[in-house]
Amino acid sequence: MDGGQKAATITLDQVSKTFDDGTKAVRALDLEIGAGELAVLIGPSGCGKSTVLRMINRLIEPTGGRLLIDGEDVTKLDPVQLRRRIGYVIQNVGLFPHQTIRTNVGTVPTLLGWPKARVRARADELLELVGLDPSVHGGRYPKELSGGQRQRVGVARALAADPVVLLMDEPFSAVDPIVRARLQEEFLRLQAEVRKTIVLVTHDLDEAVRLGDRIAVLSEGGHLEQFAAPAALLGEPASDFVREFVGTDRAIRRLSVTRISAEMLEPAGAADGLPDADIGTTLYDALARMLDAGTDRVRIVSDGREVGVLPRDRLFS
Ligand SMILES: Nc1ncnc2c1ncn2[C@@H]1O[C@H](COP(=O)(O)OP(=O)(O)OP(=O)(O)O)[C@@H](O)[C@H]1O
Repeated sequence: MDGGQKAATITLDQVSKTFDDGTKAVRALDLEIGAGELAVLIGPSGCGKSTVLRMINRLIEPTGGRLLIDGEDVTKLDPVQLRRRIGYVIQNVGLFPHQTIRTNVGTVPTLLGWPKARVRARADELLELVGLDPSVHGGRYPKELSGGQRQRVGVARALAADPVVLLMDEPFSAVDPIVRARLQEEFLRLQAEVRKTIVLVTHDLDEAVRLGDRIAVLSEGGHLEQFAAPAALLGEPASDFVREFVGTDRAIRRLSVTRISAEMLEPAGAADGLPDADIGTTLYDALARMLDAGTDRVRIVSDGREVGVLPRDRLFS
């Protein structure tokens, strides 16, 4: 976990948590998250998602197993130092109300002893990155911002000291659906730029499918049912639990995360008059083209060249 590093791997090896009252929140969980990967934890209420997240930065101490960041056992590190290297974003952010936005964003760099001018420059850079104008918002107080803006400040603050890992517990759930969709979109753009290793807890399957490189579905006791890319999770649920959890509209959801690829196609043949879709766009796009044109096939093109035909029945197979 060196300072200049961009992202780290996270390994949970048989990690368990039994609380003092005997509640077994997490039992022997194995999970391996790659550097720069955005992993989503999802599952029914009480299945142990937040407990898993908080064990990674030791807000909760595991009672069994090993938890490694870039191969280093976090239980052997000083918890305060550890938390300064790990960004943490929660619902409703928890900004300090009597400090300006700029000071809030600079919290961890200040704690790390950065010179004032560098903290300020970094805070402004981060505010820009999350789409807030530092000259407008930097000097304001949290109550002078909208809920969505505060949430962005929370993300900026978590990224300020260039953490190797970012933990997010329901980061977008306190804002209305429209703001939420915009924040999710901006967040994907941000992640493409910063490429942190992110573990994000959500209740919202659409959010999981939209944001996750992989999604871990947990059942009670932190039991890992499946850890897979969205299209794989929706296309091939590994258990009845997952099938039920992802629900009846999984076929539709799957369309929007599955890209048209060469092996889905039939030879072009008589493709005249069919609508076009580009290879690499989603099955959902192909369905939209079929519905628009009133056909049951689309002509698939790559760099303007026809590469085959996608029939409607391939959408759901
Ligand atoms: N401090 C605690 N002492 C005892 N039990 C706890 C404690 N914190 C959490 N639990 C229990 O551990 C289990 C897992 O809780 P956790 O908050 O991790 O679930 P979650 O999946 O994040 O739930 P939600 O989706 O409702 O936020 C639950 O049964 C919860 O009641």
